[in-house]
Amino acid sequence: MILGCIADDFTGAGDIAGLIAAEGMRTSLFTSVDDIGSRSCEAGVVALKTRSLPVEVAVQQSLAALELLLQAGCSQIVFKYCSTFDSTPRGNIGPVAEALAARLGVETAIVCPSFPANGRTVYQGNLFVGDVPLAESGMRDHPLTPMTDSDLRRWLAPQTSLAVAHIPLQRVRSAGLADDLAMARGLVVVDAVSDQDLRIIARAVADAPLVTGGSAIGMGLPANFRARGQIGDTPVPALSRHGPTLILSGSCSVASNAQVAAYRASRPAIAVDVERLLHGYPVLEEVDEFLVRNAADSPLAYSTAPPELSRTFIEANGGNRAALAVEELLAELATRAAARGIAKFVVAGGETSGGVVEALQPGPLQVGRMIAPGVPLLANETQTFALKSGNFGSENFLHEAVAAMEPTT
Ligand SMILES: Nc1ncnc2c1ncn2[C@@H]1O[C@H](COP(=O)(O)OP(=O)(O)O)[C@@H](O)[C@H]1O
Ligand SMILES: O=C(O)[C@@H](O)C(=O)COP(=O)(O)O
Repeated sequence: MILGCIADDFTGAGDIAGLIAAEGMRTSLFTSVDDIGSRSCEAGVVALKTRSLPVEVAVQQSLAALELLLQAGCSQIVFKYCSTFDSTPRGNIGPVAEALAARLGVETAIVCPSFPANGRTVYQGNLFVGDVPLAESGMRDHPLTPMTDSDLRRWLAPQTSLAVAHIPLQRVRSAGLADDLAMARGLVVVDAVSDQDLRIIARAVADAPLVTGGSAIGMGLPANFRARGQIGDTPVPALSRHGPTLILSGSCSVASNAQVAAYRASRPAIAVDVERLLHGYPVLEEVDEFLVRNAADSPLAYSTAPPELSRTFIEANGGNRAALAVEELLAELATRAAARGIAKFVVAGGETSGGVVEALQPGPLQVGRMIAPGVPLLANETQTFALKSGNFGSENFLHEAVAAMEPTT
């Protein structure tokens, strides 16, 4: 293993693993730190669920993953966070990046969440989602990490004791990038609005022990190892299998709302009533009974609600208590379905996917082809997964995912 990635959530781990694998690097996704090194690969991606944990716990888990990746041989580490920079004024992006940098003995690391294929671009230090600044997108109402400032420098500064610097797009596109990086100290927000910009940046950080960013910065890194003759060109495996799928959506993003509505219009779907759940009604049994009855038809269970409604609901119901109750319920539904022999799971939402995968404990996963930008198929010997980041995928994503998991012959 020569490239190690520490992802702060499970969908993000699949996202970067898929992009690296698509560049021909033999890639494994480790769903637990205990699995690191258990499978031979060139790139190893560790899926943590640290995005919304207390800062100290997120730092400690990230450092533990780093030690194991270094022991496995990694010469470059990527800290992968969300392309919408999901964090709060306390963390966890700043503190984790700072701790990893200290352990690796580096004074500088880039900060580059840009993911143009999914409409996330960084310009003048500000993050855009499609054609609106981050703070005007659905992310301003995210249940756990509401993003209310689009200026990454301003959002990051209170999270870290390191200096926060910026390299503008003009420098990325000129010969000045390498010089600017050599001179910079601290966490350096780098503008990028196209894949081409990201590949230039990736080339410039070929020798950096630590890179931080969204998944798309990972796209350009395999070429650096290939140029040094360290890797070959491995095709991605198919990873489809026969049988019905269970779909679980705990994401309240704008995209997931549209996808749930589209799926519900033609396929069996049941909403999780979060209010009843919190008041102790047997919601788990009711939803599970529906899923058993419709198992052959790839049913969907969802708590997905419009972003502003779920945010208001969480605020009125003891903060993360509601979110955690939903995560536990969806994870338990997955566990019960797996026990009945369901082997294919589509999960929408990063925290939600983390809960489901931690409950199913699939061990190391192979990384297959992308169903949509940032969403690859993942599989072990007995189960196949598609873990969808909240805002990814077209309106028909859930139909497409079910179809993509089924072999074509
Ligand atoms: N109806 C709801 N009300 C309140 N919280 C919810 C509701 N549905 C889901 N949640 C919680 O919101 C969070 C969504 O986060 P996540 O799964 O990461 O989705 P995304 O990928 O869109 O960010 C989860 O913790 C989930 O349990
Ligand atoms: O970088 C991204 O946008 C994704 O890989 C990701 O991490 C999204 O997180 P969720 O929206 O919480 O799934």
